[in-house]
Amino acid sequence: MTTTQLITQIRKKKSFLCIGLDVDLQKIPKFLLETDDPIFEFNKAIIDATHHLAVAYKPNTAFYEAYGIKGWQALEKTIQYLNTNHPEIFTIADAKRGDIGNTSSMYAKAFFEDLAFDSVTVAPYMGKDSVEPFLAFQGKHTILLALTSNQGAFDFQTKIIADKEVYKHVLETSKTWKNSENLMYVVGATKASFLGEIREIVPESFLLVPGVGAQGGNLQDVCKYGMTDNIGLLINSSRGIIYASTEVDFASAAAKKAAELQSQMTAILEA
Ligand SMILES: O=c1ccn([C@@H]2O[C@H](COP(=O)(O)O)[C@@H](O)[C@H]2O)c(=O)[nH]1
Repeated sequence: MTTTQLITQIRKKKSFLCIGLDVDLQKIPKFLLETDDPIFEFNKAIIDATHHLAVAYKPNTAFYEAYGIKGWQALEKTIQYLNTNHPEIFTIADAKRGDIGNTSSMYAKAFFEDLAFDSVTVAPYMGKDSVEPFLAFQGKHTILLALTSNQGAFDFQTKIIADKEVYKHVLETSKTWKNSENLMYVVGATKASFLGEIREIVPESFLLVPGVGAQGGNLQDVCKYGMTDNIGLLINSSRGIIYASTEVDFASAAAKKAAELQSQMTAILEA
């Protein structure tokens, strides 16, 4: 999906909500554990109940890898279900990959060609030759970790090297890489106060913003400092939506939570 198509969907749905599909078998309703593929059945029910409210879904691959081959097959079925039934939805593999060049090429092939995700999250720590193999895929998006939502972000990302914070080096340097137009960035909702400076470096880029809801980030603050004329934001909520209820009404409870966020987004877009 192109960025223009994503913006069109955001304007149509009046939503820049991304729903995180972080499936934990300990948290899903017990009756689903009796089905052949509880992870996929959970995702399908969540997608069916919420797809009109969201423009993106983000399975975090850790939650699938943790369940071995069955988990990976459930991830395959989930992305196939989205691509077949909702081709207008932007899909994000939250895999946080990145390695030496030939290995990164294989990661990129796995997520962009085999699984056919629109985007994948990538760690910038190994530098240009670890990221450019992802950027080489036209029509796909590489979402680089810039300033993450967790407390540990202050261990390295905000440290100053050569007069500037490390995350600013990530933003500035990555803009010089080949096919950098395929870049988006992760910035945590808990770091909203940094968004003004981030926008000075990447005024137009889309930002994937996790950390509202369970991690305490504030939607209004993120939009105040991070929104562009083309919106430029995908706000992710995972646990706050998908585990709104762990009973038989889980899908409708998720839809209710998603609708609350979507209506706040509509209000911001129409203000
Ligand atoms: O900086 C980051 C980068 C990624 N994440 C991921 O986003 C979701 C957040 O889940 P919630 O339940 O809404 O807190 C999860 O998959 C994280 O691994 C992040 O939180 N922060």
